Amino acid sequence: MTSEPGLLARARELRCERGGRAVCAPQSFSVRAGQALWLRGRNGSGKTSLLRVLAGLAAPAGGDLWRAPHTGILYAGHQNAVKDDLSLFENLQFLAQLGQLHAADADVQAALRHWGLWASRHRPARMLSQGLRRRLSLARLSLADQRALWVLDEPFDALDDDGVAVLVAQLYAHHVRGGATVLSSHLSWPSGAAEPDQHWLHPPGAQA
Ligand SMILES: Nc1ncnc2c1ncn2[C@@H]1O[C@H](COP(=O)(O)OP(=O)(O)OP(=O)(O)O)[C@@H](O)[C@H]1O
Repeated sequence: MTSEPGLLARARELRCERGGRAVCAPQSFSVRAGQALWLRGRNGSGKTSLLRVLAGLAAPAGGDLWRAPHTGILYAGHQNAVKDDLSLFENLQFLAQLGQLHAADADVQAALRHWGLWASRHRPARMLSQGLRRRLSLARLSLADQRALWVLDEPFDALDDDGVAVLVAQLYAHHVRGGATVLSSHLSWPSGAAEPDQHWLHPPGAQA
């Protein structure tokens, strides 16, 4: 237990396994209000596994993970979770329900506008490009002000420059109001955006 002001999560020697096998060395890091933490590492180094544990979607294999009581978490995985047969509007409603984000129709409309998807709102999602699918999946961030901790797996994937700018602005606003983000990305950090703290994942047995 800890009562350090602004601390949202702390991992100590946290261990992640897939298929009964350790995916990375034990991890220790903290997440504070206003912070962005960028998980870095090679393909297969365990970023997705660690993000899922941090979000509470998988159990740690050992070590200690503390989260501040009542910290709301929003997890957006690498897969977009977009349903081809639903319209964009219906998809975002669905994603909001899935994440228990309690969004009114007006909020969903505003989110679609914010992410440049309004003109296509009645179209089935099957007609979307990869980048537009990514935007639709990320539009739920606009509905998640109340979730203090955002856990995002490769959120920049497939976004164009305009989409990257929308996401960077969304992250900035989240951090200014006291939220925090833990994310993975294989891409260079967008130029002009404040670079986040970095945490590198190393193979099991390696020196951190
Ligand atoms: N369902 C699974 N069962 C067993 N092993 C898995 C499973 N999913 C992933 N793994 C393995 O766990 C390790 C970590 O995978 P993970 O997806 O967490 O890495 P990552 O750093 O996110 O990779 P990438 O950069 O390629 O997205 C890899 O060796 C991967 O092959």
